[in-house]
Amino acid sequence: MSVAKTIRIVAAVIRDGQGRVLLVRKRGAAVWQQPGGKRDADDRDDLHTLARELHEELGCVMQHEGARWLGRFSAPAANEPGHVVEAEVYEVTANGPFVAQAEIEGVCWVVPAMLGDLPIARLSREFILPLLVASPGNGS
Ligand SMILES: Nc1nc2c([nH]c(=O)n2[C@H]2C[C@H](O)[C@@H](COP(=O)(O)OP(=O)(O)OP(=O)(O)O)O2)c(=O)[nH]1
Repeated sequence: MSVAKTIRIVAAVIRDGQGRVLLVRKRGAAVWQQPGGKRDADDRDDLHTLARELHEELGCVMQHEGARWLGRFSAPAANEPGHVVEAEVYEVTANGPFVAQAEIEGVCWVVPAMLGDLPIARLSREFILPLLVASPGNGS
């Protein structure tokens, strides 16, 4: 019997004034996902992990103030077969511009209610983005 290994990450929801949500695609990956990633040993807390990852991936500066925990969600991991990803998800604001850095191949903004057939990781498609349809952001 094989037991799925768990990858723990912290992930971000960043929305613009029209309620669109920022997704990233990692180099070599087929699917879009929330920006974020695994904790480092010297990260102080989830928001520290998130600020570090957002800066590494997008070159932006996250604001710790106003960060809102949306929940903990799990799904099969997008880029690691046989693994489950478990994410602490926070809605945050960040000062752009949002520019794909080394490990990121693409950045896009999606409307949670209109995803069409864009390839999106299951964690985002099945849990995070539906939650945002149900609770539109301040600016929308
Ligand atoms: N960051 C992130 N990872 C996700 C999401 N959905 C999802 O299945 N994953 C998967 C992709 C990978 O299989 C796994 C770890 O994510 P990661 O590769 O972003 O983590 P990381 O930057 O810290 O990792 P590393 O490559 O630097 O070791 O979680 C998501 O929305 N955001």
